[in-house]
Amino acid sequence: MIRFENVGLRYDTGPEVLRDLNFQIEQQSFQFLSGPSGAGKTSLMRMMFLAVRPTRGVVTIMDRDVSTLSRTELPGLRRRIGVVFQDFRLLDHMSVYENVALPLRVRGREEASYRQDVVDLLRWVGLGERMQALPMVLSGGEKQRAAIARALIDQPDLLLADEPTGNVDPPLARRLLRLFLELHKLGTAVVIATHDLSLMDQVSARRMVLADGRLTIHA
Ligand SMILES: Nc1ncnc2c1ncn2[C@@H]1O[C@H](COP(=O)(O)OP(=O)(O)OP(=O)(O)O)[C@@H](O)[C@H]1O
Repeated sequence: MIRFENVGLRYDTGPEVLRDLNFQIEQQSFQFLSGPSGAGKTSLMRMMFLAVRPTRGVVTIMDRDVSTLSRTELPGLRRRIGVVFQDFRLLDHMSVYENVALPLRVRGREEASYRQDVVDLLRWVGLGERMQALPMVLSGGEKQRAAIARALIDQPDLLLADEPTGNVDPPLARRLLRLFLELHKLGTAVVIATHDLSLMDQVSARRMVLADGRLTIHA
């Protein structure tokens, strides 16, 4: 699904923030990505989402070498990837329901065919009462759950979640972890970047650990 070969990344003329990355993310796999603040987790997630390109090495995503992708091919590939960003990126002028339904609407689906799915997912993440709210009136944890629901609604082939439980209490974090595991069982490859050791301890999953720009993998 994803392959990194001798990948390095630097921003502008700065030092390499990621070095010599060699790993694969298999289809239908589940893994955590951890490491101290500033180690490069977000940068690595952004490379996997094709938001930044490597400055050296080869990144292959869904059998495509990203250096050969054209601008027109990018949206199609990205549509297969669900992303939860640290800053949520909800659209301010749309309700929670509309934000979550957006990936389906963009694909041209009729609302009648997905309305109940969106409502069910929002209830599952505890936003059943907040469906018509605009993002600006939501708490940080509510925004985070809305962003997670939006990333999950279209059952992506790959889910990339950056600190998805950073703004919620431990019981809700466990519930969200269960949701990621359910998605994984349905066939999605899941990568969760987190600092949260107690979250990682709940699942015996592969751990990718970044330190000083280098990656170590614990299977
Ligand atoms: N757009 C950018 N331009 C220049 N440097 C950047 C940029 N984004 C990140 N960096 C640098 O790259 C390094 C890794 O940052 P990154 O945000 O990937 O780390 P992180 O592990 O996700 O940190 P945190 O856990 O605090 O979110 C840091 O030294 C950071 O200053």
